[in-house]
Amino acid sequence: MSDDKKKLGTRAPLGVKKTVEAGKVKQSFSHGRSNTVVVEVKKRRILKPGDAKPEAAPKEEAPAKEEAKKAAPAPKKEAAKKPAPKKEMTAAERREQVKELERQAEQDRMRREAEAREREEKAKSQKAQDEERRAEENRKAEEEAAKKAEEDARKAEEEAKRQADAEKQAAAKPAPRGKAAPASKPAPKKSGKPAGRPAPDRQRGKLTVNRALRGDGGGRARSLAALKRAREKEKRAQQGQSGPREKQVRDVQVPESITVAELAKRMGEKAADLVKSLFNMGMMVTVNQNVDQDTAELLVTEFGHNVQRVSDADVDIDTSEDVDPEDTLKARPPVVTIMGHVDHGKTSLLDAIRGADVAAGEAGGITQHIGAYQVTPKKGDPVTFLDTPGHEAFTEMRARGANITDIAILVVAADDGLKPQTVEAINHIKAAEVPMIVAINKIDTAGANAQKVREELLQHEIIVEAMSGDVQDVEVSAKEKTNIDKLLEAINLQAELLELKANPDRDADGTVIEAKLDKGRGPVATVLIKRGTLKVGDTFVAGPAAGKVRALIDDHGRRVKEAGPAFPVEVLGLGGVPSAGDQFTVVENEARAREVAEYRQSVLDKKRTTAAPMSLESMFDKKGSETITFPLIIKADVQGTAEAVVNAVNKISNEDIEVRVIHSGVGAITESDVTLAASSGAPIIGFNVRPNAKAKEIAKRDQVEFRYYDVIYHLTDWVKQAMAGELGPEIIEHVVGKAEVKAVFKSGKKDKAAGLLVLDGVIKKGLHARLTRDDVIVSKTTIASLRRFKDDVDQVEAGTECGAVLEDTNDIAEGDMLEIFEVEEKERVL
Ligand SMILES: Nc1nc2c(ncn2[C@@H]2O[C@H](COP(=O)(O)OP(=O)(O)OP(=O)(O)O)[C@@H](O)[C@H]2O)c(=O)[nH]1
Repeated sequence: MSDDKKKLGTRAPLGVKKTVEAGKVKQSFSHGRSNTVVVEVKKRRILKPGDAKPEAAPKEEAPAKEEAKKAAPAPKKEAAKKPAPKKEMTAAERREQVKELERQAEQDRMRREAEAREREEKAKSQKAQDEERRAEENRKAEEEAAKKAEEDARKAEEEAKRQADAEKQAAAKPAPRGKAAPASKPAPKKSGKPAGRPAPDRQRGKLTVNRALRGDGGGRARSLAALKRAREKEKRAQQGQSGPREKQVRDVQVPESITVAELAKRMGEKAADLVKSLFNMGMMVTVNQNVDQDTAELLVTEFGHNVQRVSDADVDIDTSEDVDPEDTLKARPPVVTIMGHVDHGKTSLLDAIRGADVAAGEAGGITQHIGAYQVTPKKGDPVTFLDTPGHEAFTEMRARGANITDIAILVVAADDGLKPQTVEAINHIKAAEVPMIVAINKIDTAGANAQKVREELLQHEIIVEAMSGDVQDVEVSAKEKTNIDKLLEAINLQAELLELKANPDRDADGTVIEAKLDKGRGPVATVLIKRGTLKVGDTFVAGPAAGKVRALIDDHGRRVKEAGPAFPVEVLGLGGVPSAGDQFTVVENEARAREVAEYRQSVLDKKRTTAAPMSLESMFDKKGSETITFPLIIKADVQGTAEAVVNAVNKISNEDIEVRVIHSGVGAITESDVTLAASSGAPIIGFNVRPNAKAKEIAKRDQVEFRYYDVIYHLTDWVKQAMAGELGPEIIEHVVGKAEVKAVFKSGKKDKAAGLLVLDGVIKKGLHARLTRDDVIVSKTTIASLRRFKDDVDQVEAGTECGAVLEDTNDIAEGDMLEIFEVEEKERVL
């Protein structure tokens, strides 16, 4: 060892290596270079032969090194004392010192990092341990809770069993129950599942609001998503077991009309598949649209099912088959309808009969809806009157009225004679095959000529008694109440001849005369009972509306308990608003009423949707047509009026513009009407109705137009005017001349001019012209300029030649024909 030391000690001054090592300063360049060692050594060697140092420098390397090693503060002092000679050494030392410090700092940093890591790891492991411990505690707690729940469920089950056994042993079904508690006990049932098998860990331990409220600390209700997942899983499992399902062939009942959705349901197929199939057949239908029986049959067979055609009779009520035995029939009052031309005095006559003045309150003097009244004259039996309106727009309603009528009274004003609507009424009466009584009214007037009326009636094959015929005629004055009793006598006589009878002791059926949506009472229908007796509490179906009689109100506004044959009565308790003329039938129960109502509604839906384009072809046809549509929304006070208004406006349509009633209904104009109007740009017509406040507000915002009417021809006049405005003025072309293009010249830089020979009429500058080539219109233009022998002219007569520049047209060829015309704009009248 000592030898070694010696060796080392002796070798030190000669150790070039040492010197080199000492100068091996690892300068930390960013790229990692550290090769400055050699430079240091060289520097020393360069300094040694230099002036400043004693020659012993090479030998003195070791002491110098030692010196450097020994005293770190020394260099500073020395440097202060002898700055020049010490300068180089100090620099080297400083670098080394810096390096050393850096090393130390690096070590420190590494150490600190290591310590931090160690701490972190310790903390982590501690945390993991804690969590593990906590989880373990939780699990234990949950297991205990589950056990408790299981115990509860078992107890509850036992309790239920005990109760069931005690109640009735024999009746109890031995159906296998799961481990869950009976359904009647909700709490145990919920915890039944976890009780049956241990709940998964993740479902435990959480205190949810539900759980807290339920107060069960045990099993937790599964989320909807979890249930869904479980069900799907089960389903998949089942499918996996049974393999691909075999297609089930069904017997599908196909009525005369069915929605695609309903058909799909009956077939057990997807509605979308049916729609696709229909599309392939060229039919554009949605799932909610109806298809007819033939189409439905096609679909059913295409999907491999069996068709069972069902007729309407299977669902709907056919009262005609149900005939009452002769001995059950009892006499009933006649149902009388008064018909005639507008203002001939129908309402006044009815007023005279009833002794009440209704006509005074009528808007515009026109009866707006069918009213029904029963009148018992001083002498004679009761008579039921239907007051049918006289305006032609109500024709349809009148036709319905005539069909339930036993006797028709044709009112003809003695001072006016037969008018178009009188003739129309005659035709309806004849079609309905009801006996007629002619009431020649207004005989009090100066111009009254009853005989003339009788003669005019002859033209329509109506021979009155005064003319030796069999049609009773009575001269009356509704105003003066003259001969009203005679008229009633005539009615009674006619009724006797008819021997009108009905069975009052059965379920009622009848006809809806009028229906409306009453603000306070809901849907209300005026029903004329045909046979049977309608009672409060009866279940019925009226058109597409089912209901139960809540109240019956007679024509004097009195509540009645029942209504017999030929009695008009207002019925409350409908599920919807039926239409005038709809059948009203009492049925055995609500289910039957609903079934019939639904069926009828589907038929109505079908009717409505047939107006929509059903096939691709018709859709394209529709697209191609240039007819302008004039949308309208119609709201009226009563159903019959709404229908009449719709019919009246529909009649205004022509090939250029057609009315499209987007929606029509009964009652005030509502918010939804306005929204519909806004979306379709339709004005809303309120016939005897007004909008509610909300509707008004929205209409103002969306700029929806309201039109209010109480007289139908005012309404139709406006519609005509509005439609004419929509079409714009009528453009009429008057051809004034014809010319042939004989040559084509250049005119100016770009334009062409036509050399024309005027064949017919005249050509005028500024007039419209149509250029045709082989009878095909090439362009519509105007004559921009006319020239004859270099002179500008205003017009050129037939037989002469001229040059013409056509506005915006250079497509001119020899042989083209030019038609010159004047345009007249005329206000359109519909
Ligand atoms: N002088 C006279 N005027 C009558 C008579 N009957 C009705 N009028 C008048 O004729 C006009 C029309 O009478 P209405 O009873 O409203 O006639 P309507 O046929 O019901 O008319 P619409 O309801 O518009 O279809 C009224 O001004 C009546 O006052 C009558 O017997 N004599």
